[in-house]
Amino acid sequence: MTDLRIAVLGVGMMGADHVARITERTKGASVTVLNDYFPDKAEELAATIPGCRVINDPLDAIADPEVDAVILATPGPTHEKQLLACLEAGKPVMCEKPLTTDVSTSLEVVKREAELGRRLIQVGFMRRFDHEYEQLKALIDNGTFGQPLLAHCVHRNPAVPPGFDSSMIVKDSLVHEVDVTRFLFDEEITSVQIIAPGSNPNAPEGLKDPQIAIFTTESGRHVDVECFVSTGVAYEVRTELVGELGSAFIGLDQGLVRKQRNPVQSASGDGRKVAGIQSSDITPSFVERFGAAYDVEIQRWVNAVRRGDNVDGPGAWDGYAAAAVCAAGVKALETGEPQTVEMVSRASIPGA
Ligand SMILES: NC(=O)C1=CN([C@@H]2O[C@H](COP(=O)(O)OP(=O)(O)OC[C@H]3O[C@@H](n4cnc5c(N)ncnc54)[C@H](O)[C@@H]3O)[C@@H](O)[C@H]2O)C=CC1
Ligand SMILES: O=C1[C@@H](O)[C@H](O)[C@@H](O)[C@H](O)[C@H]1O
Repeated sequence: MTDLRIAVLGVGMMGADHVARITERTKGASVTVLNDYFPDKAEELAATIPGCRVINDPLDAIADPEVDAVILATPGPTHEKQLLACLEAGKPVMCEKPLTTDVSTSLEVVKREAELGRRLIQVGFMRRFDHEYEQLKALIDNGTFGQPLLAHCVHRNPAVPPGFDSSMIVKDSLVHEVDVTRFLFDEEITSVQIIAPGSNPNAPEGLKDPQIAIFTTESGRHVDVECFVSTGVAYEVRTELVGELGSAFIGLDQGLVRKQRNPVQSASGDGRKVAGIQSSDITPSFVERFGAAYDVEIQRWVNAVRRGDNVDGPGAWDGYAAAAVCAAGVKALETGEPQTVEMVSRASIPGA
């Protein structure tokens, strides 16, 4: 069987990472077309990949007859138009989160896919492919903890790009815990509250950071998340699940691990670490922390497309549900009050 011919749109941080993954590690797929808003960027990368060419218009890249499937690693606001073009062309697409940046356009995408009667859209919620999250999910599903009751999450970034505003903490970062909650508990989130304590003095001007989010699910489960994106320290993602029969923690190696710029020195200054505290290496970003998860995500997506299933993971509905929770989250951030998540029922869209 010949390789799946993939067009990657957007060759910034995530796009370039996916291109490297496909060319170096993914079986059964090749990157044959690149596109970026800055054509020189795409040309430079394409020159390093045998058989790869650049198409300057993203919609032409999607429609190209020699492209079998598409990866969207463009900024969120461009996703709607590019996703609709993929549906129009009947091309499977792996869309980096978010599906789109607002609820109405996400719903429109869900409806258009449902009308086609074929699932073509997968959304890049990569934590579902992370080994530790998979283990946590298995512990819930096999009843190890009895009833899962609640989860505590931490999501810290050392820094964010310029222009990252307070609502993006919700829509770009917290959105992963929204998906993790839906994935682990297998139910929708019905209300969101966000508290913004005093901001980090080192946060970019005007950024409400950190934020504490509280989700309530359909069955009344509770999830809280500390989302803090200007720590200056490390990329840290942790989840503790508490059930009626016990609890489990992921995202730490073992024991008490303190993340900081330099190892803690002993009082004697002899370079030994303080007893009881391990200093771990800084994980600079999601690329290192979730590298293996992205590999699994893309390989399974490629396999699914080659089999004709097109999707093996979160789909358009999951993207829409996340957008609905994030919209309530942004409102909650503005008002300080809990907000009900407004969503249509899945059953109201046959095929969704
Ligand atoms: N799953 C995950 O953990 C992560 C997902 N993301 C998502 O990946 C997407 C890309 O994010 P980054 O790579 O961090 O951004 P980036 O800014 O590094 O790269 C985006 C690229 O898209 C190009 N671009 C902009 N508009 C375009 C258009 N209309 N058509 C084609 N190319 C266009 C830009 O020139 C740039 O090269 C976003 O949706 C983001 O939310 C980002 C980081 C991690
Ligand atoms: O998706 C991602 C980024 O866009 C976002 O800015 C980070 O906070 C997340 O951890 C990362 O996974």
